[in-house]
Amino acid sequence: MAGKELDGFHFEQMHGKDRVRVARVWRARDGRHFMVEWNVSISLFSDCIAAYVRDDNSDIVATDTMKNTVYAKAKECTEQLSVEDFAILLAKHFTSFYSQVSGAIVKIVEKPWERVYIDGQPHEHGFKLGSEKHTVEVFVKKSGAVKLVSGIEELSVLKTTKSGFEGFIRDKYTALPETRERILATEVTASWRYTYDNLSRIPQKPLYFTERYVDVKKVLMDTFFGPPKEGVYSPSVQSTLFHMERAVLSKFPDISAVQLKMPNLHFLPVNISSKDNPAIVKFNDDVFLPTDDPHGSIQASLSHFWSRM
Ligand SMILES: O=c1[nH]c(=O)c2[nH]c(=O)[nH]c2[nH]1
Repeated sequence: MAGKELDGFHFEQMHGKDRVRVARVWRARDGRHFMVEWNVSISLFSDCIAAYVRDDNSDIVATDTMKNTVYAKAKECTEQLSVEDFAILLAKHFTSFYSQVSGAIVKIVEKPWERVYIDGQPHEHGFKLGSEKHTVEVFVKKSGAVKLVSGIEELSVLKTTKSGFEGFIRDKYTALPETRERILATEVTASWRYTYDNLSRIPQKPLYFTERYVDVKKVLMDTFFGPPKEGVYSPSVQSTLFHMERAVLSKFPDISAVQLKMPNLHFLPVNISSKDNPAIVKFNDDVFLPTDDPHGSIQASLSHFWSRM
């Protein structure tokens, strides 16, 4: 946030528009349609202290104008582009168009519309909603300095075996048995920072970041699940999370930091007994009670020494 000394106080401020929803359709010559739906949030850094303290709005970009700009820029994008490129384009616009604006943060969440297949054929203009969401947060300064972070939200994954948890601290409050056989389920929130630190270094290849998103998601999933037949044993959520982060950093030289949040969504063994019947239901790795309240909350970030999230 932009900070300033004011009457002996420290004052920080920023303003923007949150949750501007826009959808863009592109019609290819061969009849196929492409579409995206984006939820855009904008924050501008500008010296508009006068508006706060002197009732002078002359340095304010109206948040309504920011909203209109989203639609105007979407209209101008005549070729399909990645959510990252749209966020960068918007942030670049605000910092270059207005002398008053020194920096802009643009965050976008893309709704996971996917082309439908009917009788095995891709539909020309039919889409259905998928599950996980592609996110981006970009910070652009007037100088051209950039911080670009992409991510995934709500990637729900589960495996029914090859997971355990042993060797943890045992004390008078510990009831959890050690196990080498349990369900591992989580909803992954991932974010990763790209190395590109200036607008001039952003790759110009169309849909570069869309491809990267697909590739990062694949590496995360491949590491979580292991090979299709044998899988891979997970000694803890912590270990699996770390291996996922390591895999992303090793595979992609243009990613300098990665953060993962992986709640441990418990599937509790079901054992039901009564005085007369000690085994109404006896657990044999088959019947579970799924619950997300409460859940374990596990998160970590991994970065090269020269970078931070
Ligand atoms: O993978 C796990 N990590 C934990 O920290 C933890 N704590 C717990 O009760 N179960 C688990 N499982």
